[in-house]
Amino acid sequence: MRAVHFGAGNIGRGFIGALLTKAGYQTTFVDVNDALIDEINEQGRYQIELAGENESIQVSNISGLNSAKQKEAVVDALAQADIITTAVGPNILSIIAPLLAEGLANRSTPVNVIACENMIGGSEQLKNHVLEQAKSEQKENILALAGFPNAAVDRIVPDQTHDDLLTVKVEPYFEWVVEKTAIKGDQPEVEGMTLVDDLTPYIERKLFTVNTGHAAAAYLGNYYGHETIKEAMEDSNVLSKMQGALQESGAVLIKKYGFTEAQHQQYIDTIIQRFQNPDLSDLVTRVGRAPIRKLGPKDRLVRPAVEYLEWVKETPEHLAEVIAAALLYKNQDDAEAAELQALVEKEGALGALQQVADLSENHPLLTAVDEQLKSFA
Ligand SMILES: NC(=O)c1ccc[n+]([C@@H]2O[C@H](COP(=O)([O-])OP(=O)(O)OC[C@H]3O[C@@H](n4cnc5c(N)ncnc54)[C@H](O)[C@@H]3O)[C@@H](O)[C@H]2O)c1
Ligand SMILES: O=P(O)(O)OC[C@@H](O)[C@@H](O)[C@H](O)[C@H](O)CO
Repeated sequence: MRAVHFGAGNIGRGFIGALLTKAGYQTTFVDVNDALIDEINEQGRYQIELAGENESIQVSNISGLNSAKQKEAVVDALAQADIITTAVGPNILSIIAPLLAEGLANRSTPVNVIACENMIGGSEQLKNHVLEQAKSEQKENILALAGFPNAAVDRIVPDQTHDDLLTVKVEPYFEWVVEKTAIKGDQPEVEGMTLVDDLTPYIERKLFTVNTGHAAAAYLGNYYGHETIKEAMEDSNVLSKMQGALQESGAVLIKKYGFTEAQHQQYIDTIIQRFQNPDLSDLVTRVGRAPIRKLGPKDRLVRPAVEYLEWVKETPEHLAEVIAAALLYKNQDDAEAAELQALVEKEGALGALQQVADLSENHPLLTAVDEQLKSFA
């Protein structure tokens, strides 16, 4: 069995690649990072360390291709793959789409393409990019043979600091949930992948709890001078503000999906313990990366805040505070953070938020964020 996985980065090596290999796939990593691809081909294996546990996992049966330099080989690999996965970041999906279109157009058997990105409807969005960029004669085959099941992916994999390029340290916890109804052909059998009929409660619970909490820890942590998520969690002020944001996003999730309060609180408590893992050093700059994406209308801050106004009919003060902290986030090494600050300079913080979050001019969330911005001043 063959797998093609786009993105040999943290989650690609630290999670998806490992599960695919364990399930018996020969995994081809596709990336644009030459050094990573060369090392994968040279070593043919790598090691995963489990944070806080004296255990490591060997991943072998792997190879690598550079998608910028070995397009034909990537297209061939896609045409022959039994499963295709991605973990490249939401903004890269449109970039890998033409290669996918070509590879999928050359197939004669069904295959599933699973985008393992932190976003709602990631595989569906990838499918749209593929169809938009496919030649007209390619579309029929793609539509007939390629399934694009959406997925929720959860495992904290920080940026790596080992001497060798491939070793990756991850938290022991993981969850990979995939939408069963969108699968074409045989269901993939991957231990650790859970197939469900309706992905929505899973992806919303994950994105609006794990990632909402993480973003709160990153932006508030950064504002109060912390470098890592663990440090931010040791600051009782940041911790209690984050808990407030999670109570707000949780109130919406409970109303929408019928989780009990006790169940949801247990989910939140587990996540906070994961953030506090003493053996995991995760920088606020990684977790806060790409703040324009994170302030998007369907993402982890604005969507639960807007839904709190709609479902609970109260002001989401804590989520608004995190949004305000995100608007104040400065990091010249992060292209989106620099772009956001340039927009804030030009339009003001609320004007910038209105644009990136696609809010109407008089949206009550703008007033709530304005109040919080004043408290930061
Ligand atoms: N790290 C985590 O804790 C975590 C957990 C769950 C989900 N995710 C999601 O996984 C995705 C990847 O995150 P990450 O943390 O692994 O990031 P990362 O930066 O470590 O990895 C991304 C990889 O994609 C590669 N890439 C960039 N452009 C490419 C292209 N055109 N073709 C092929 N490869 C390309 C990069 O070179 C890099 O190796 C994101 O959507 C993220 O939200 C991350
Ligand atoms: O990957 P992002 O930029 O969407 O979000 C940063 C982190 O919150 C994220 O990578 C988490 O570590 C991950 O989602 C945990 O499952």
